[in-house]
Amino acid sequence: MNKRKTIALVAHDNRKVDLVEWVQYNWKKLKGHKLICTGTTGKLVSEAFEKKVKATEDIIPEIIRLKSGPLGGDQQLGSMIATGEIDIMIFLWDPMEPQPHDVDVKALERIAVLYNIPMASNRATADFMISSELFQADYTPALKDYASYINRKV
Ligand SMILES: O=C(CO)COP(=O)(O)O
Repeated sequence: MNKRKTIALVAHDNRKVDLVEWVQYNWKKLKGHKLICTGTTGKLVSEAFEKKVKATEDIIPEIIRLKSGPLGGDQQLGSMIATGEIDIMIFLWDPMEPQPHDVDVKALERIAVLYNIPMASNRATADFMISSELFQADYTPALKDYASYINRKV
């Protein structure tokens, strides 16, 4: 992944305030990257940037909004991870409430682990991640070799 990263930002409803606060706090570090969000999260992230940018006349970063999570947005993100289009994911999921699309949430987390995508599930990890020198550097995550699986006898 390059210095300019493609960063997925996603939050469940009970974690959206946390994510918006985090974006507002870190907007200067985020503004040079490309942001991909699930639908409702993306709306809030865009609004958070608009507020910050209005005060400084800075430019809003590229923010792409996918479908809302329960309507397929998590699956869209998982597909983008599988095709190498996402570098980092901040996914503040809710540990206290079951989601109608729990299977999609699990699938998204699984695919992020499979492709060795740096993934923060809570705000403290997101803080550590954005403070890492790797956040602004070129970095190639090591991928496991699945050749023996792909070429297995079936
Ligand atoms: O449900 C989500 C992640 O699983 C997030 O979706 P929204 O950003 O559309 O609320």
